[in-house]
Amino acid sequence: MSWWADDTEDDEPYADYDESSIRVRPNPKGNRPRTKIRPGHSDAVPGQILGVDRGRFTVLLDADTDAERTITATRARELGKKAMVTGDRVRLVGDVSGHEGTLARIVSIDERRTLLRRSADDTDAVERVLVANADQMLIVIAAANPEPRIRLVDRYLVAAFDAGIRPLLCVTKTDLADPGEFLHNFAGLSVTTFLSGEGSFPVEEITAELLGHETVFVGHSGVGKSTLINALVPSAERATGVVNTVTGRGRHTSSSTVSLRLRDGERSGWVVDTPGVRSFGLGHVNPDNIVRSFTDLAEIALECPRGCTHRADAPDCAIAQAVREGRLGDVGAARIDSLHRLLETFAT
Ligand SMILES: Nc1nc2c(ncn2[C@@H]2O[C@H](COP(=O)(O)OP(=O)(O)OP(=O)(O)O)[C@@H](O)[C@H]2O)c(=O)[nH]1
Ligand SMILES: [Zn+2]
Repeated sequence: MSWWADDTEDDEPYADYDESSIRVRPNPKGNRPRTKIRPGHSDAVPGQILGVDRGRFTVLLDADTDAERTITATRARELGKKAMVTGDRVRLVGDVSGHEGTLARIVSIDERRTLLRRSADDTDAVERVLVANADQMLIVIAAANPEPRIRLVDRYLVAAFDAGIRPLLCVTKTDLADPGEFLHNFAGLSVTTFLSGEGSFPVEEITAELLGHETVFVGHSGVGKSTLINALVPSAERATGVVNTVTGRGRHTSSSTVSLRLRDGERSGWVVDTPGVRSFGLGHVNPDNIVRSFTDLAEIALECPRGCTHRADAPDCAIAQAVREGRLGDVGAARIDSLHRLLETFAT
């Protein structure tokens, strides 16, 4: 079954080609990416991709200095078909002034700390890269209208865990329904959860959790993701700082993935909005990455028989054994239930 809506205008034409050379393993510790500058481009300057639109990249240069500016860039031919996406740290040459009508060239992509991907559907080997370098994912789900779906959240969680990204949950529209029962399904995951309702957006709490991070926002259409983002990031900044001056199209179009800067005094963070991305095909997911995100269970999994799937029907699974013996305390049962559910999310 594909949950992936066919609205991929945000992907640049080459986004299908995620070459193994630029694929990195999830790195939850978030070590600094090593930089790769090609010989011959020793004059290349670093930048951060804030958005992509029809092969043109909006790139932020000299961030947090007097010279901060966004410029428009294109890919250098030598980069071939390597995918470049919002969040990528890149090196540029050419006219990097940002003056109207100028176009810089991106000559290399820094190593990524994380990469959020989706396959077209669960059985499809073709995958698209969506967002680079995010270290958090805020899953936005409505308490009602649209009705919350456990499976949908599970799929987001699997995509986050697979990529080594920390998931956070925000339940919106709590003025319409009590999300208590729904949230009970995720009790075993210890995911930080925010509740948001008409007139009571938890802006301060969410901001505190986003500062110093790059957080990709995901959610089904209509859950109130845009409303939440507008509350977190004043729209003036959104309009001027990111897409506006660069694409010349005057507006942030709802189909493209963009990075928006969240500020609180001196501190900042990045909100990466992914409109039009309703869910993820999970065909590329590695079950080991899911187990690894349950650090307590992963340790016990080392005692499992070789090739153990750790699923509910796995014989002699050490995790199941540990839970039965009470080694994981009261939360053990909930944790293993969550693990089983997530493993089944893409195994079926
Ligand atoms: N009752 C209630 N309505 C809300 C709340 N947050 C947002 N809404 C409404 O829900 C509708 C959808 O909100 P949006 O912010 O456009 O939702 P979205 O998730 O960005 O949806 P797309 O733009 O389709 O991606 C709007 O009519 C909002 O006014 C809330 O906390 N309570
Ligand atoms: Zn096992």
